[in-house]
Amino acid sequence: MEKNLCVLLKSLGSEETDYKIVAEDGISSPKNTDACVEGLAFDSRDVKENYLFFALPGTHTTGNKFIAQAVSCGAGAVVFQDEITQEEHSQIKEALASSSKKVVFVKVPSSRFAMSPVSSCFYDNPSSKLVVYGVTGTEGKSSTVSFIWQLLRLNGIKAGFISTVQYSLGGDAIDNPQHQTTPEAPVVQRELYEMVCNGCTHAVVESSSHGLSKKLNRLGNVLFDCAVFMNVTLEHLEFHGTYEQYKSDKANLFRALDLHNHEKTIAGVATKIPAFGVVNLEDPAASYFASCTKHKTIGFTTEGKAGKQAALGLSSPPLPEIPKDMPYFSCRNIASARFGLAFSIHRFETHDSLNNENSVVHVKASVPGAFNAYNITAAILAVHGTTGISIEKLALCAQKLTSVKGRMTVIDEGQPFEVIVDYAHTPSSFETIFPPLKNRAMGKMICVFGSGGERDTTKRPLQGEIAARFCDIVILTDEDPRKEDRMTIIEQIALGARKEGKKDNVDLFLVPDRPQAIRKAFSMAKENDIVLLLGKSHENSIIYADNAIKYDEISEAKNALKEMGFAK
Ligand SMILES: CC(=O)N[C@H]1[C@@H](OP(=O)(O)OP(=O)(O)OC[C@H]2O[C@@H](n3ccc(=O)[nH]c3=O)[C@H](O)[C@@H]2O)O[C@H](CO)[C@@H](O)[C@@H]1O[C@H](C)C(=O)N[C@@H](C)C(=O)N[C@H](CCC(=O)O)C(=O)O
Ligand SMILES: Nc1ncnc2c1ncn2[C@@H]1O[C@H](COP(=O)(O)OP(=O)(O)OP(=O)(O)O)[C@@H](O)[C@H]1O
Repeated sequence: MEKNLCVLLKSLGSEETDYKIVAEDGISSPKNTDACVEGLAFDSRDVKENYLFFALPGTHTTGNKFIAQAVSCGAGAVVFQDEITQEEHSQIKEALASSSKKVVFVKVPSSRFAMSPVSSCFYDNPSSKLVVYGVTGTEGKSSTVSFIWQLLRLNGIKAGFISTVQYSLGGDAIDNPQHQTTPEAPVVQRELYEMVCNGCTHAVVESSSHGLSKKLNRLGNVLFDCAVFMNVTLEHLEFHGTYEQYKSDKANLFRALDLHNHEKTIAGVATKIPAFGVVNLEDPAASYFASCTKHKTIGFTTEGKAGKQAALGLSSPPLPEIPKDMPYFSCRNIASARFGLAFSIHRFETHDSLNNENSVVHVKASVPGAFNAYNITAAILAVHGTTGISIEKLALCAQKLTSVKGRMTVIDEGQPFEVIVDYAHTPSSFETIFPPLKNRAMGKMICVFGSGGERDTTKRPLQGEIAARFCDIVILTDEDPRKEDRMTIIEQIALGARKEGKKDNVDLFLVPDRPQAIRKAFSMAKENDIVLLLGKSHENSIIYADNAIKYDEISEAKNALKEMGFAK
């Protein structure tokens, strides 16, 4: 694949992306203004001959320091922001001198922002050839993305998806070795392009708040047709600054519906795609999200039965009012068990006429976790609205859905207590998963978890508090300390647990080494107890200051059970 640089730069234009071609010092007039671009890279270590290198500002360093390395590796063009320092300039000059190549330098106000339109153009705007779903929310994105993709495939539609745990470019799902939910724009656009090349007509994109923020602009040039909003709670404030900004960044997904006319070429055929939003009406931000698009929005609710409302019981605030004239679907009679879930979906045309319920559909799925009532319903509504496949048929297909790895995954090696691995790592997901388990627990609940370093610190005591309220024994351990002190993180969580009455070395244990923490939990578990291992789930490492150690929670739990003599 190759593109002329001038063609790519035409995709830039607005104030935010105004560009200037300069010489290698970042100031003088250039000798060269065009190049043939054969690939894109935002890390100098990935640059190959005739690549366009985006030098990005980062949290640890800046890409400008690696322009010289990119040039040495064959970059034909560089997009950068900010001043080039004296030191960087001399290194670039040296790299240019030792290569015969002419390199074009393009200065932009934000290299991250520019990366999105340029990448989309490089890959021939692949999202204009796909029906594109975006799923956003603090929790439930990966599960809902997976369920939409599975429902499409179960109905013979060729689809791909991009998500934290796995991805697909049209074939079976493949493990995503990165922990990243929404990759950088060149990766998103390349994967969409490959889906088109592989014959896909539909694509499902997990849309993190980082991905949707204008600061990072990873999804800026994806033409979304269906926007799904799951929920918005406290997370990633270290990046977004305020809750309002976090919410607004997520809502860019709904704003994106109004940025194009949804006339696409799908499998070579000009097609007008129905555009709409799907919102979780139990979240107070639902009407805000709906107001961010002029397109129709459909709501869903469990009437407080599957989420954190259930945790709060009588002290729970009233559910938000359902916006007038919004058609919505209500999940009722939710029954969740160790290995599955059943509920019924009731359809209402408007909020104020409970008599206009005009159909009831029953759903049975072998995915555990009451919270999956939200995720399955959202997926059914998204697929129904874009394909016209009936809700009844989609509800039947739900029987064949499988969970994302590490979402309420049951580990049964014949031990007398229950072991569940789940990805809950926020206060609200704790409030969501604990109550249904507490309701059915016949013994004690023991939980093992930590909190990520260099990420939101405000959530730590809240996690401790909620866990201590629902669990009999709390064991705190490492998640990804990164460059933070592991014990400081654990102590911050412990503050919340102690506030709820937990006592050190009685029912609160601080065991930083995660494999040891798991063994501690298992050693205390008796018949009918439930042990919950939270927050690591599908991840394949624990990140420390200087290294990442390989780690797999499910294998670790199985090994620990084997040591106790349990194996199947
Ligand atoms: C904390 C954060 O935002 N990190 C992102 C950032 O990395 P960084 O700031 O550490 O980069 P840096 O080390 O300072 O380097 C600056 C630049 O120099 C480049 N570089 C560096 C070294 C070198 O030799 N050559 C070179 O070119 C780097 O590629 C980078 O572009 O820039 C990288 C791209 O260049 C991103 O991939 C990376 O995302 C990492 C993987 C990440 O985990 N981000 C998190 C915060 C994230 O995006 N999370 C969201 C939400 C998840 C959720 O749903 O909860 C997500 O969508 O995943
Ligand atoms: N609809 C939901 N509402 C509340 N909590 C949920 C919901 N769905 C899943 N969860 C909880 O969140 C965890 C992560 O689920 P999932 O991976 O689907 O969400 P996510 O938004 O993709 O998270 P991340 O981006 O952090 O991977 C689950 O293990 C469960 O504890």
